[in-house]
Amino acid sequence: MNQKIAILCSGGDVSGMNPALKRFVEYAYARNLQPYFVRNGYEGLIDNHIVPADYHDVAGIITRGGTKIGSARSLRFKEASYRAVAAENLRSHGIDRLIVLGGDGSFRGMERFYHETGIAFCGIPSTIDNDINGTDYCLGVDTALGVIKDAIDQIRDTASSFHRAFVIETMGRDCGYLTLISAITSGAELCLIPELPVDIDDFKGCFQSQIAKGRDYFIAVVSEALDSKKVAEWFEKELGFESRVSVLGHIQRGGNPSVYDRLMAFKFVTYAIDALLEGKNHSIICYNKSHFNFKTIDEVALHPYRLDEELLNLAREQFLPTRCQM
Ligand SMILES: Nc1ncnc2c1ncn2[C@@H]1O[C@H](COP(=O)(O)OP(=O)(O)OP(=O)(O)O)[C@@H](O)[C@H]1O
Ligand SMILES: O=P(O)(O)OC[C@H]1O[C@](O)(CO)[C@@H](O)[C@@H]1O
Repeated sequence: MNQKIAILCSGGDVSGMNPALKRFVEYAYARNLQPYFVRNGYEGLIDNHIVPADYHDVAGIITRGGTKIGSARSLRFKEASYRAVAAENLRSHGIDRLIVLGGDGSFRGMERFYHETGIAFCGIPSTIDNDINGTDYCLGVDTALGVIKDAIDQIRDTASSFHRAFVIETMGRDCGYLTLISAITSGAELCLIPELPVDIDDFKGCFQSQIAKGRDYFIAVVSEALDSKKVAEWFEKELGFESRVSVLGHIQRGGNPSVYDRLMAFKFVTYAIDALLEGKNHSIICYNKSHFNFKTIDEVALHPYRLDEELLNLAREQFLPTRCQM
């Protein structure tokens, strides 16, 4: 066994990274490769935190969120001189193939690295934001949605008991995916995302009519890109509802990985290793309409992610003020 392969996690961690690490070690050995871990993303590449990995390193981690090998955002990796140090470190271990679990920023960094150094990589889209162009699904999204669902279901208990309006702020940066799916699947009255701009005042008449008919609490799910505090103030001022803002925050990044994320981690890693062994040197493994495929960095990162048009149409159907059920 003289060929070597490494894995690292970069950018925001997701539940699903640990199942991916487990599969990585097991499948690397199955393919007669020596697996290595790089600790703490690109920081670890630069600081030579690169260690051989064994079965016992991944025993029992399939149930855990986060990533056992750490992740990071690295300012230094954006500089060519540090990337040269990183390449030297990998070469000193005899490693010329790398799997990167991360977002589009991480892949763009890797693409530069590949062109400068010839070190091959395969990127596995991993971000709870689900905002990577070219793939329908990113590792960790399913678990994050489950965490949000549980949180909103529990907030509903207190919202209904206290007859309050709850404004629940979800992550996703500028992408409304987590917010929209959560609003639909938790039966929210209001969903505010950047992709579907609305004037909240246009809901006033409809919500007043609902209140007149007996509605005595509200659930609003709002993207972190928007101002959830303002929405809560609107419920107080315009509808006379006592309101609370609940920022779900980083709980959305953690938790026991869902069955779906575990399975997808297994498949992503398997096909990524296969691809590297077949000579695909700088690709991102994507998942579209139930099929895996490999894309270039330009296909993935040149254009911003756009919410699926079908999903947006469903959102328009349910969450535009003109569709509000009196
Ligand atoms: N243009 C670039 N050149 C070199 N390295 C880059 C570049 N863009 C990003 N990186 C590297 O990738 C790391 C991760 O990128 P970023 O912080 O954008 O997260 P991400 O991979 O997009 O994940 P997330 O969606 O979780 O934020 C950066 O900290 C940096 O080290
Ligand atoms: O943990 P950090 O670095 O504050 O980043 C938070 C951001 O990371 C994400 O969790 C994942 O990219 C975003 O949803 C959020 O805006």
